[in-house]
Amino acid sequence: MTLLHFGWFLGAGFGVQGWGDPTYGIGYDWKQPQVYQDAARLFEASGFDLFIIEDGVAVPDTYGGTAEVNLANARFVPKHDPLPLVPYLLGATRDLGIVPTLSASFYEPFTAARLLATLQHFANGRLGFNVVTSGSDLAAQNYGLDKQVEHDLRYDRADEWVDVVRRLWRSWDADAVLEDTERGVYADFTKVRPINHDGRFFRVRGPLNTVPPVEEPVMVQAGASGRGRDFAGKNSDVILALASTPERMREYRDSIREVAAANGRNPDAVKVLFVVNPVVTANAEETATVKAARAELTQAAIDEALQSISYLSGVDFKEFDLDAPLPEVTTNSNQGTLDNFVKSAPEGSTLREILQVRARKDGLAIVGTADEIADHLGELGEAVGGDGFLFTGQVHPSHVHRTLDPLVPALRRRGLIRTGFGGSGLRANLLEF
Ligand SMILES: Cc1cc2nc3c(=O)[nH]c(=O)nc-3n(C[C@H](O)[C@H](O)[C@H](O)COP(=O)(O)O)c2cc1C
Repeated sequence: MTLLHFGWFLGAGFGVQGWGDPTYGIGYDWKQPQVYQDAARLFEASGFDLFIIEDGVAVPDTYGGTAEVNLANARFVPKHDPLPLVPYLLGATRDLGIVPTLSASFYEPFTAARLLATLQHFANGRLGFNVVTSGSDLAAQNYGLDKQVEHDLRYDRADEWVDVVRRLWRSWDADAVLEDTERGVYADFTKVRPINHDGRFFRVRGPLNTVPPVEEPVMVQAGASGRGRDFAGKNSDVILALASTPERMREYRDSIREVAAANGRNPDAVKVLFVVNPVVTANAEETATVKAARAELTQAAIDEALQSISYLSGVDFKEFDLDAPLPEVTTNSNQGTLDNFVKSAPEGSTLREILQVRARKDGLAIVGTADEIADHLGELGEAVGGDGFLFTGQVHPSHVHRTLDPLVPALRRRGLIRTGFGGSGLRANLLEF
């Protein structure tokens, strides 16, 4: 079997870890860096390439017009800012790529370029950044807008944002810093130039007021709509992808590679990593029990699923009759995510049927023994022509150990996961195979 890239996508962000698990809060405090540092060490020892930390900037109250379900269950809220966590994670590891999420809609490109440049110096080439456009109106209302900018226009703006950030990183020539103590010249002023950007969305004079890192941070993105795929394939080094069947995975990956090639990029330099949730069991009997429990559509399970899709799509799913065919829904927010949800069941299905199918299939979950899951990932990798996978889930200690302690040895036995790092940073690790 061929090597795949693995990573962890912390979908809960720098937020509550393990709420609802019997081990919640035992030996850790989610508000402190240590639990994430412990997880990062385990990821690195496991042979993971990267650790991506989600972020969002609103208290969701879309579902039923109230934040009750979200606050009672600690879903999407509370959440610390992931950027200050980065140095702690870097300090705890040597090779793992660290990837915080950053909003192109709410960070000025100059602020982002400077922050990421600074962090990349600390990271010695191990930094990535997950660029999001923050589709939620609730987020926009925290930044002076009534509602979020129109979907495709958001991506047009993000395109320009990425261009400006990268041009700022290139506003110092590689040999601009002389540190010539004999002549008393720190930097050659002829090699540090303004970018004088005057675009449709941004005006930025530049140059960057710090030394750019030699290696630009790795860009990660998750666009899934047509416009989102264009943006991701054009700009991104890693794509965070959601797809529930091998056919949809292949179609998605092929389309990203096409966009990359159309933009003069080497498609092999773009790694499409699919998000999966491995649920490791001890044997077939436990697999059956876990699957049955997860397939049960309790009110709590309905609320859990609907609060999530309501927040991510900005559409209040509490307004729909569970037992009537779901009407057509559109969004200005995360179109790919909404599309994935609606298409889980055949057209004309009721909302309850959609939820039932998703509960049975359990979206991203792969339930089985470590050997079964490792076999499945290997086969999926081959079928999709895949680059690798991102495990998702919270990082409270019992969950990460319960998952990785049995699964990583099984992946190793099959030669699917790396057993060491070249030491040249995240981009080099991603390009190694
Ligand atoms: C796996 C995955 C992770 C994402 N992580 C974040 C995130 O951390 N913060 C955020 O605001 N949006 C996040 N998004 C939303 C995407 O960045 C993107 O805006 C969204 O998928 C909408 O794109 P589309 O309309 O092109 O599908 C994520 C999406 C996916 C599929």
